[in-house]
This record gives sequence, C-alpha cells and structure tokens, in this order.
Amino acid sequence: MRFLTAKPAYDLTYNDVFMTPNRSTVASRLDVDLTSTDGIELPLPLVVANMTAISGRRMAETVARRGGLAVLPQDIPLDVVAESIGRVKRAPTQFETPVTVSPTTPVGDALTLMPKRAHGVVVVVDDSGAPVGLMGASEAQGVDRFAQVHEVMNTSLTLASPDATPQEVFDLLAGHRQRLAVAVDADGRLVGVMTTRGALRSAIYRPALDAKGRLRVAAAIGISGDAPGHAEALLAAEADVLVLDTAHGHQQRMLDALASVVPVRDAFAERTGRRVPLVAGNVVTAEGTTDLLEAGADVVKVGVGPGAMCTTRMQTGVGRPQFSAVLECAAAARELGGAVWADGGVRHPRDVALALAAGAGNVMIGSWFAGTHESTGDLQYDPDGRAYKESFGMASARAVRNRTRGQSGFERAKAALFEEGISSSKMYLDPDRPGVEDLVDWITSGVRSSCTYAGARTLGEFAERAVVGIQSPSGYEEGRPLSSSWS
Ligand SMILES: NC(=O)C1=CN([C@@H]2O[C@H](COP(=O)(O)OP(=O)(O)OC[C@H]3O[C@@H](n4cnc5c(N)ncnc54)[C@H](OP(=O)(O)O)[C@@H]3O)[C@@H](O)[C@H]2O)C=CC1
Ligand SMILES: Nc1nc2c(ncn2[C@@H]2O[C@H](COP(=O)(O)O)[C@@H](O)[C@H]2O)c(=O)[nH]1
Repeated sequence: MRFLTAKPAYDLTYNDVFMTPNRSTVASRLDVDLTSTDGIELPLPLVVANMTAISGRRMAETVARRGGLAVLPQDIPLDVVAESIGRVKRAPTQFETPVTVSPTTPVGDALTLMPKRAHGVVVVVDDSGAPVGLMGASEAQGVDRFAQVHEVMNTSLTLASPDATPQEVFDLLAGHRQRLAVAVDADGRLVGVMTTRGALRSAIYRPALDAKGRLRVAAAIGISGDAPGHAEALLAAEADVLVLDTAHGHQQRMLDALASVVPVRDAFAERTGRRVPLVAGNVVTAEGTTDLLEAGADVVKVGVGPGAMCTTRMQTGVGRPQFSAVLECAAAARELGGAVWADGGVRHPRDVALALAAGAGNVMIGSWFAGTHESTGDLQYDPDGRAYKESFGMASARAVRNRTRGQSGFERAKAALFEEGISSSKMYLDPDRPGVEDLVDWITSGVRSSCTYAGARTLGEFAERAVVGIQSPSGYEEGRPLSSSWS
C-alpha cells in the first residue's frame, strides 16, 4: 500500500482514509481470489470475534460455510466449547442445519425457535429423524399457540440428494415453485436444507474446510487461567485455530502463556500431524507484534479500543486509531514472516477493504454481527416493534461477573471495578440484511469491488497496489448515501 500524498505525522482511523482507483486488467469482480493472506488460508478473510453474545456454533457453521471462521469465546465452559466444535464438525458443508421440532411440538414453541435461522422455517422430523413437514410464519398465522405443529405444517416437501449441486437444487426449487429444499440421506433422514439464495451462495463461496473436509472453527483461550490445559483440551476437541486473547497483549503474562502453549501445540502436531495456528493479541505497536511473534504466535491480533462495545480509550486514554495500528503492525509482522488480524471497529464493508489494504491477513468483526439471526442471543423487539439482539463487551461488568463465577464474592466485586466495556447494548437487525450471510454478501461484494478498483486479483496484490489518501470529516460525509433529499 502507498499513500497518495505524504504519510501524515498523525495516526488514522478507517474514516480518515479513502482509496483511489488504479489502472486495472481485472475484468470481473468474480475474478478476485479472497483467500486470506495470514497463512491460515480461509477462502474469505473474515473472522467472527470471540464475544459471548455473538459467536456460538450457529454463527460458526454459517460463517464457515461461506469461507470465514468464528472464534468461540474463552468464557464458555470447556465441555460446552468441545460440544459446539463437535456440532460444527458434524454440520453439512453445503446444506444449512435447520431448527428441528417433533410433530407434537406446540406451535408457540416452534415460533420461538424460528428466528434462530435466517431462512425462517422449522423442519418437523419424526422419531427416526425423517422430515415430515415444514412450518413457517405463514403456516402459523392465526393458529392457536397450543396447537401442535403436525396440525399446521406444510407436508409438501421438495426433497434433494445431499450430493446435489447448488445449480441442481436451484433448478429443483424453481421447478417446484418452492423456496426451500430438504436434503435427506439414503435412509430418508434429514441432512439439511437449502434456499434458492443458499444455492446461489454455495455456487459463489467456498466453505472453510479442515483436512477431513469438515467446517473449520476456532476457540479462544484467556491468559489468567490454565492456558496450556485449555489448549490441550481444545486441540483434543479439534479446534482448527487457537486464539490467546487479552486486552493488553503486550504483557509478560501473555508472553508466558504463549511460552506454555507453544510446546503443547507442537507436541500435538508431532502426535497427529495437525499443526494448529496460534493467534495472540491484542497489540497496536510494531514492538508488541514482534514480541508476540518471537514468543511463538503465528498471527498477532491488532486493535486496542476500536471495538463498538469498548470503553478502554475513554477510560484509559490508551489505544490507537485502527488503520494506522494495522498498517504498522502488519509491516512489522511481514518482517518476521508473520501476519496480523485487524480486530474491531469495522462498521461498513469499506472498513474491511481498508484493513486488508493496510495489510491485515484477516479482519475480525464482533458487534456488527451481533444484530443477526445467527448471533447467540434471543431475538427481542423494542416498543416500536424493531427486532434487536442484546450484546455486551467481553470486559464489561457483565462479562467479568460471568468469567469470575468460580471466585469469592469479594474477588468478583474487586474484578468488576475494572470493567472496560458496555454491559448492555441493543444491536438492531437490519431489515434488509437480517442474517449474517446477508452481511457477508455485502462485505464480500464490496471487497471484491475494491480489489478490482485497485487492479488486484488476490489480497496479497491488493495490499501491494492499494493507494490510500487522507480525507477530512466532510470528505467522509460526502461519501455517505442519503435516504431522502437534502433540501
Ligand atoms: N481489544 C481491546 O481493546 C480490548 C479487548 N478486550 C477483550 O475483553 C476480553 C477480556 O480481556 P481482559 O480484560 O484482558 O481479561 P482477562 O481475563 O484476559 O485478564 C487479563 C489479565 O491481564 C491483567 N492485566 C494487566 N493489565 C491489564 C489491562 N490494562 N487490562 C486488562 N487486564 C490487564 C489482568 O490482571 P488484573 O485484573 O489483576 O489487572 C488479568 O490478569 C478479551 O476478549 C479481550 O480481547 C478487553 C479490553 C480491551
Ligand atoms: N475494550 C473492550 N474491547 C472489547 C470488549 N469486548 C470486545 N472487545 C474488542 O472488540 C472487538 C470487536 O470489535 P467490534 O467493533 O467488531 O465489536 C473484539 O474482538 C475485542 O477485541 C470490551 O468489553 N471492551
């Protein structure tokens, strides 16, 4: 990346910068290869942040199916994380995992489960696991909530082979004038579902798969507990990436945690032939990046204070504008053959593109994905009927209470004094993009387009060719679309 004019003497946020187009020979946005450049080689350079209100197995499998990666949070009990990893590994890689209910489930209960999937239906299965009907909002309309789903379900199913190509599923659905196909195995048991939109997505995206062809998923480890013990358990549970995560990553405790986890990871690789990348953070300086890489991290997570749930900068004055932090840390990482993830502060597709232009190997997103069907929270409605999910920061009093639940009341109260995040925030679902895949589509099309403007076929080329200028707040404002006229 180069600056259009002289590099300023002050640090820059994503809003402070823009990119100019280059002469390009890339004819189509679909010619751009978005494989991540951090050595982890995700088909899509997007990582879901390890935040309890956001990243669970539903988010993990949905994002991995489109080529990204979710990090399961460190505050979840290890057996629950292992179970979630197992569910992701068992999930179909092309078809979606639907919510299932039995024929005798009350309609009211099925309706509560329905918003947990963007496709908006529940699949009714019998005792053998065979699908016998579908229920969406239209089937339930005007029906007594205590009626049973078998009384209202639609029994006309469009069945597909689990090996059907996306195009075959698309054509099948068009032929039946239906929007959801149900895949069953040779014994008639449910495998998954696919919508027409899902079929299109499956044709465009590649899933993030492990060596055995299963979806990939990452897990986080804190530095306060038994880091090597957690690493051992998560490796045994088949996590694909381990993320050592703390607010102040450039501290001795993190270096010690890395020193204790690296041999565990290496011994596991020796035994199994599976070397799991270690990500560590967060830092915002070249020195921090170098120290973590030299301590054994493969990738360093960059970002102090840009997060939407973050109060660190206001409380401490510590942090760094994120574009400059990523730019400097990515350059330092390259010197050592390492890479960085840009973590936090992403609110628009342009921010993802700018982080990649600055040299990030992957871009981590938390709060933006909180307001989606796939985040872990339950869907709620405000007094105006707008749908939202509740989110909270991982250093908020709420998260700290949760993390310290094994400690004495006194210790917990003491820890809660150091909160550096928001305990409750309403993250509204965008009515036009209520599912995480809708946001992924939006981000991906934006980033593909950024690459063609820069004349780049890969993200490596993008980071080399991007030309970045500095803009005033009115320059940024000029680029914002208007939803109504200005006079
Ligand atoms: N990217 C960011 O800007 C931030 C991210 N977070 C996220 O919140 C989650 C919880 O992280 P964290 O609060 O570190 O909790 P952890 O449970 O990981 O504990 C952090 C450890 O580091 C010690 N420590 C020393 N200095 C600091 C400091 N300035 N801030 C925090 N801890 C410090 C703490 O000791 P003691 O408690 O005795 O001081 C504690 O032992 C993580 O997911 C992290 O990524 C949190 C804040 C900022
Ligand atoms: N200072 C705090 N930072 C936090 C907290 N919880 C999470 N985070 C960081 O934010 C990113 C995600 O950023 P977003 O803008 O996409 O939401 C996450 O990965 C953490 O690094 C917190 O309570 N305080």
